[in-house]
Amino acid sequence: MTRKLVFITGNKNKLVEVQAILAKFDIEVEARALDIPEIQGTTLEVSADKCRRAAELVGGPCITEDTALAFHALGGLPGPYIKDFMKTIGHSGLNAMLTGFPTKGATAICTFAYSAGPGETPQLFVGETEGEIVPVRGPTHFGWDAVFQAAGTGQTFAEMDPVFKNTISHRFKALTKLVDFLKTLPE
Ligand SMILES: O=P(O)(O)OP(=O)(O)OP(=O)(O)OC[C@H]1O[C@@H](n2cnc3c(O)ncnc32)[C@H](O)[C@@H]1O
Ligand SMILES: [Mg+2]
Repeated sequence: MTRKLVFITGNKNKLVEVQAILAKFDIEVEARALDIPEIQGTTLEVSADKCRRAAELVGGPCITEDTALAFHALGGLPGPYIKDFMKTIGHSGLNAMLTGFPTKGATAICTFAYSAGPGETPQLFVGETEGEIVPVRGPTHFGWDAVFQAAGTGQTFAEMDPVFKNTISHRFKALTKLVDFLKTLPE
């Protein structure tokens, strides 16, 4: 039987990837485009709080997702604050931040959160993909895709066939864990 999930996100590019990945697992995604306020804290704290607020707003079960980009040379920053960094300094600024540092290594981290409803503690599912920050290559419509070269591929996420990105991405790895968890719930 097809399972339905309500996904709260303000990001259309995320939604496209999540729908494509979950279709393979026979899960239909119903999107609500709400931009939930995000607290400061670790990626896990930000993710859990976002899902708690989303469940209150929709009044039922839902998933949310938070994406972080952790620069190894900077102890994991910008991490969950990558959206603000993208907005203020952009692709070239992300490269400039690492000037003079011996490593350009970065980890893309995706954290899905599932809440069974208002007041229910969110369950978290984390996926990570290693890579490095490089000068822009490829289309620039999705966040930092064009400056993140995934390890062992020689390509930025933006240069890749989207179907291939969805087999190696931080998002795919986190969703695989979420799907395993959903299988343990009653339909
Ligand atoms: O409503 P939500 O789901 O929170 O959507 P958002 O766009 O606010 O997303 P985040 O708070 O998770 O911030 C993550 C930032 O990283 C970007 N991003 C997320 N996933 C990405 C990916 O796979 N490739 C490139 N950029 C990505 C995204 O555009 C944001 O600028
Ligand atoms: Mg957000």
